[in-house]
Amino acid sequence: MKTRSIWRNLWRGYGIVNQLTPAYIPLTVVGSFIKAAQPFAVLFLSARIINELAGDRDIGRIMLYAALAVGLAFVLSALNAVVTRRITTMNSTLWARFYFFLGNRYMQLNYDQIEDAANNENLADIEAKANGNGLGILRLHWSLPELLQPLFELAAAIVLVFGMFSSASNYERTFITSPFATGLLILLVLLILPFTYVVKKREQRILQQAFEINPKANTYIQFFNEYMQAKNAAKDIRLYKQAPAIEEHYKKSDGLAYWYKFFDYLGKNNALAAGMNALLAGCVYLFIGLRALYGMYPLGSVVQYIGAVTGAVGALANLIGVLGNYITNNPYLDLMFHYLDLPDNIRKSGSARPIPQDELEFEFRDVSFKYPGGSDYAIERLSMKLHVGRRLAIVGMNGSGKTTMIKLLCRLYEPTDGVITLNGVDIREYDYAAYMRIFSVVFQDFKLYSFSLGQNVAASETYDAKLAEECLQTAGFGEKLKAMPGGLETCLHKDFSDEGVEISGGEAQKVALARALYKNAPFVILDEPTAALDPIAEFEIYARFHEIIGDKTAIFVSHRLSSCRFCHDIAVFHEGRLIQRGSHDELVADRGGKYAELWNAQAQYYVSA
Ligand SMILES: Nc1ncnc2c1ncn2[C@@H]1O[C@H](COP(=O)(O)OP(=O)(O)OP(=O)(O)O)[C@@H](O)[C@H]1O
Repeated sequence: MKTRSIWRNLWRGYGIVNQLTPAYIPLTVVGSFIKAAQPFAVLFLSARIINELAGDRDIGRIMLYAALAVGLAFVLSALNAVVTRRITTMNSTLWARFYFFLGNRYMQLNYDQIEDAANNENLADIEAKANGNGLGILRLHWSLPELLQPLFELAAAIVLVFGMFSSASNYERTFITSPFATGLLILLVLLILPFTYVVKKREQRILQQAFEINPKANTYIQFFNEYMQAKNAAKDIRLYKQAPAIEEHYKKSDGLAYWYKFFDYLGKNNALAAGMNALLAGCVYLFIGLRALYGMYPLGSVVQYIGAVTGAVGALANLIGVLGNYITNNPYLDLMFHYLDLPDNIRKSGSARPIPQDELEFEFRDVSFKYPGGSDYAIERLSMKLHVGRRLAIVGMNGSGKTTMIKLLCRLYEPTDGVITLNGVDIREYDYAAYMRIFSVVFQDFKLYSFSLGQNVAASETYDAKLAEECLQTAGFGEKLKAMPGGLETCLHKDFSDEGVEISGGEAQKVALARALYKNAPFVILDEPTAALDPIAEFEIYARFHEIIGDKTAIFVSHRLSSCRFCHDIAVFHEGRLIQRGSHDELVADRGGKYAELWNAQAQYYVSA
């Protein structure tokens, strides 16, 4: 995977943060400034009050400083509360926005990229690392105040500490009040800060190691959660008693041992860093205290300098920590940008030629296709024409390439070799969205959503109720529709509505068929459209097939050869090749052919003994 520069990643990453939570960045700048300024402002005014108490004791000035301290604290706290409330509200929907952002991108990917296991693994990794470790874009989000607040604190501390080096009062000249002592203190700070950096670096190495030794730990946890909770796995888990086996796999893959090691180290690290900071703070106290003793600083300034120097050291340590976090996080930004940048290879390849308005004729010309990463051809040297207005049945054994041929026709994949044409022009030349409108397809593994029945049929939020009803009627769902409490408004499943209804596999297939009819595309493709239907429903669909399809062109994939008899044309696939084509009668007559073999194998179950 491409490694990108950290600066470019940060720039792009914060662009996404801004897109996910607009106004978060400016509000965080304001919030961090307030949080940083508040203690330093109070520190400054407290120092003034102490100086007054130890010096002129001017009651007017003391009152003014006290009023300023209280007023500022009040105003800044109020502002901080307003900003924090807005940020907290925004953050409460961050997860939802983040997941929608990832999912939305997934819906835009080319189909070949969806079926590519590597891309799915990457996405699972992005989600797992975000979920388990807060890495990636979310880390940028949460790190912003961690970066900005110490930056502002450092700036404020530098302003407050300024007088420490330019004191003009009368004081005793000793080593401790000399510039050498100041130099020594600065040296000490500079020595301890890299130590913080080294400790942070080591922490990252251990984290990196945990990921390298078991890179998929979090991803596996995510997968297992899905397996354990998948509704369609629940029956098998119970009947095959799979729970202990899943638990065993889970324990082997969760990588918990590495996380124990990491957090153990993190605890020790933090203790060490806190110890070093305490040591440094002690040295600062001693240094400023001794200087005050020799008369170099007034009492109030002692408070101010000690507060400012310790604040600056703390801010620097935090800054180093957060910069370290940005470095650790960079590979996870790479992972995210790799996913976001997956090329739009199919859609951009065409020259956006409009779809012909006259009759459509498709042709496969010597087409071969291998799935990405696969070694065998799923389709091999396929040449065939699809005639307008005809019904073509495609039959063949499992894995013979029937569904793959349809995916190629629908431009879900591009051929490895050869070309598919529409009216003599390579289909890749046509506008992709317009091309997709040519087909109404019911795939074997269609999906209905927990939206209303009408929305499912129309595949849209709004729909033409009359048309939706007609299509459901034609697809054989009429009786069930009448029994539904809210008619077309009834939700499928109960995910979004307690009144939602569960429908059977066969009923779902009818709704999917109605969806294909509602689209009213000129080319209808039905991949095993009646596999889940009862014999009567199946008979009805076939008896009215011509009425259902009308003057459209239809491709019909089925294992039930008896149901192919009404098609004008039958294509027999075997091991990715088209091996026979003709009418039912012609193919049955070819006794040594594959079709006759399949026909006879099926027919014997229907012949009474
Ligand atoms: N996403 C995929 N990645 C890799 N190989 C695949 C993929 N989908 C299908 N194949 C392989 O391609 C070959 C053809 O599969 P295809 O789904 O086209 O067969 P089919 O004739 O529709 O089978 P069935 O009758 O079982 O539905 C099979 O050997 C299958 O293993």
